[in-house]
Amino acid sequence: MTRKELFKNTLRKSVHAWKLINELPLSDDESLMLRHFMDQPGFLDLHWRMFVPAIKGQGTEEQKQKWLPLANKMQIIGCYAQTELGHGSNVQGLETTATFDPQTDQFILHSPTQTSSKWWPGGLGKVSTHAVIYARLITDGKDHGVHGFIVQLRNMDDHSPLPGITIGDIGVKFGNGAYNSMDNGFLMFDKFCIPRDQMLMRLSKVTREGKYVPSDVPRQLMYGTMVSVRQTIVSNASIAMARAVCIATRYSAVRRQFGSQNGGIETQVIDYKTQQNRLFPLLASAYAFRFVGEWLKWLYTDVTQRLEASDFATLPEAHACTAGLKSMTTSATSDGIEECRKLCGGHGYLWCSGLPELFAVYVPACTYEGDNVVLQLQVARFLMKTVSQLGSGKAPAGTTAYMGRAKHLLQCRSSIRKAEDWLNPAMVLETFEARALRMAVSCANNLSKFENQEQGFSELLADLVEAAIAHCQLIVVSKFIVKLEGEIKGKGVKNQLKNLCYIYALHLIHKHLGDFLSTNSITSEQASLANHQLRSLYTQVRPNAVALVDAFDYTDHYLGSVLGRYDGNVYPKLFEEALKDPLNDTVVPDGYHEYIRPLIKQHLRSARL
Ligand SMILES: CCCCC/C=C\C/C=C\C/C=C\C/C=C\C/C=C\C=C\C(=O)SCCNC(=O)CCNC(=O)[C@H](O)C(C)(C)COP(=O)(O)OP(=O)(O)OC[C@H]1O[C@@H](n2cnc3c(N)ncnc32)[C@H](O)[C@@H]1OP(=O)(O)O
Ligand SMILES: Cc1cc2nc3c(=O)[nH]c(=O)nc-3n(C[C@H](O)[C@H](O)[C@H](O)COP(=O)(O)OP(=O)(O)OC[C@H]3O[C@@H](n4cnc5c(N)ncnc54)[C@H](O)[C@@H]3O)c2cc1C
Repeated sequence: MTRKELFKNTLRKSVHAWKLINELPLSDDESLMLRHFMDQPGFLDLHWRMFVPAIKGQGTEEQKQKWLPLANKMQIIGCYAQTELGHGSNVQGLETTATFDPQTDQFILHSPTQTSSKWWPGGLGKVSTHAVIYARLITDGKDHGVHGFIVQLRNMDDHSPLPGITIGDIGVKFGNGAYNSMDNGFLMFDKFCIPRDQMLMRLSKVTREGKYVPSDVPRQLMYGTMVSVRQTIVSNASIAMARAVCIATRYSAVRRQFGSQNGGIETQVIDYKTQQNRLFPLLASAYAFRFVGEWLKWLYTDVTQRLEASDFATLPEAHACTAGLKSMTTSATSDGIEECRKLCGGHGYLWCSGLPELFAVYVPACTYEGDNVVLQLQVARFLMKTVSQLGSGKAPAGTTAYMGRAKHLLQCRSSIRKAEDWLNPAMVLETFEARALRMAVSCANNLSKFENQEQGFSELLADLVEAAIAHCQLIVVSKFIVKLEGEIKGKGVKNQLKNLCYIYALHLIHKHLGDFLSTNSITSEQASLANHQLRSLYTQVRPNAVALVDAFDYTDHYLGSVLGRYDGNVYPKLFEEALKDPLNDTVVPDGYHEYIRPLIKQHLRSARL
């Protein structure tokens, strides 16, 4: 499809999905499932996942009563317009202004520079009638920082932009189809006025007289919508990883190369240890991200209930967990999808493998809802704060509770003696805890050598990100272990999940061996025992690998991959797909008479001469 066709087709699908949701009707969970099967980014994502939650989270009761019924019935369509051409990560650096005019009781929205243009918001370019806009609030010449506003963008009769608004699509993005179904947009305000009651005022307010009343709750609640979406992105990472792994695993069982003597049957590539060493940790990651996603959903629900009761104590941890896990899982999944493409050899590069499209649509997850490095630095700040408070009497809680055992974890030596010890949950956990704590403490010690803490932080950014990743990996490993300790129906299933859990943990040890050795969390002998155990786990997973991806229950239609077909009938179907290509509509290609024939004839003539 051309971009225009793709966009229009996505509108058609989205509206059909909305009709089904209402007619059947579907619950929230079922609607989310429908979104997965629709399998295309579109304006509904931003309306439901960001616009509506922003009003719910930051609007007053009156604002919710006014706007939510309209949004819930989709009589208005909204998006989330925060990022600007010049600033995305640095939210406090946004330039759009919202100046209160006491004469008219309105805010005047203005884009003072080109870099202040809103740039990227999904659904903004062509669809949305409304947006939650983030802009600097100015009253009586004073800048109060960034706040949210509900703004109508387009005329409800003919969809034309309202006077004072310049709006459009930012252009083609990475890949052929992929994220191009979405109208990511730009927007400029030219002294555009909105009534005062369209500032989202649950947190802070501007009175009729133009007095700014600051929030009596943490102002970071303004970032709540991002926290909510980051949480869902972790579960989505599992879905995308599982999809790629399903394709690569099934195909690896079908594909044969080498290994035959005297023309006998060749080896299935899945039997090569190198293939297993690349594939099975990704299979394990798909399961691991699912379990940590479930836990994160619980954490998010818990913090939301606490916030409603004005208990803000766990907000920093919820922010650190959602930011860090969003970052870690999306980076691993993007890399994992690309690895799956390579695991499928040349055929993985074909569009009909399903992997190029999956990669193209998935990879911006490393950037949207917060650049992955910027988010890990938030985790690092949280860790540095936690380390600095050790010994102050305030015991670390939640995912940093292990830091409360700093004295032990800083000096303990791993008691792994034989390969099987690496299947001991307590020993594995302690190894990850020691590594994470030692990396965090080492950063804190290095930071303390700087007179200026911010300068020190800047200098140590790369180390801090590594410490943050170590902490996040510990969370994923620990939640996998907790899952195993819970009720799992069927001993066989439990055994398989156990194998995957230890593959996940041991492959991380192998991958980040430098961290584990340099922090003395393990010795090189223990590292080689871990490798030995890993190889043995691969052997145990091998007979069940295809069943473990079948368990994701993806239909062939959803997978959209010739290589990942359930029936394994890959080669005839590759031919079928090839023959569908428009280039194969004619035997002699268009352009033959114009370019190829004259070229060949010229050679023939010169040959005769
Ligand atoms: C193939 C399969 C796919 C299947 C898909 C199927 C279904 C999908 C279904 C639905 C899809 C759902 C949604 C669509 C998903 C995504 C794509 C679409 C949209 C994308 C949207 C966006 O990208 S919106 C824009 C996002 N922007 C960002 O994330 C900006 C990143 N920057 C920031 O968040 C912050 O500015 C910061 C974190 C970098 C902070 O910077 P800093 O200057 O330090 O902060 P402040 O001075 O502002 O604050 C400092 C203190 O505040 C703490 N803090 C920061 N953030 C938070 C927070 N969120 N909550 C709580 N606390 C926070 C910070 O820690 C500091 O605390 P201390 O003072 O104590 O240190
Ligand atoms: C597909 C897609 C959809 C999007 N949808 C929306 C949307 O609906 N609404 C919306 O408002 N926005 C949206 N965005 C914008 C997105 O949220 C931002 O692009 C994202 O937050 C990153 O910000 P940035 O582009 O400013 O990156 P930058 O911050 O400019 O990052 C560039 C580089 O600088 C590095 N960097 C930046 N700051 C630091 C630092 N402090 N320390 C170390 N390194 C740093 C980063 O790691 C990165 O390598 C979308 C983006 C994409 C790609």
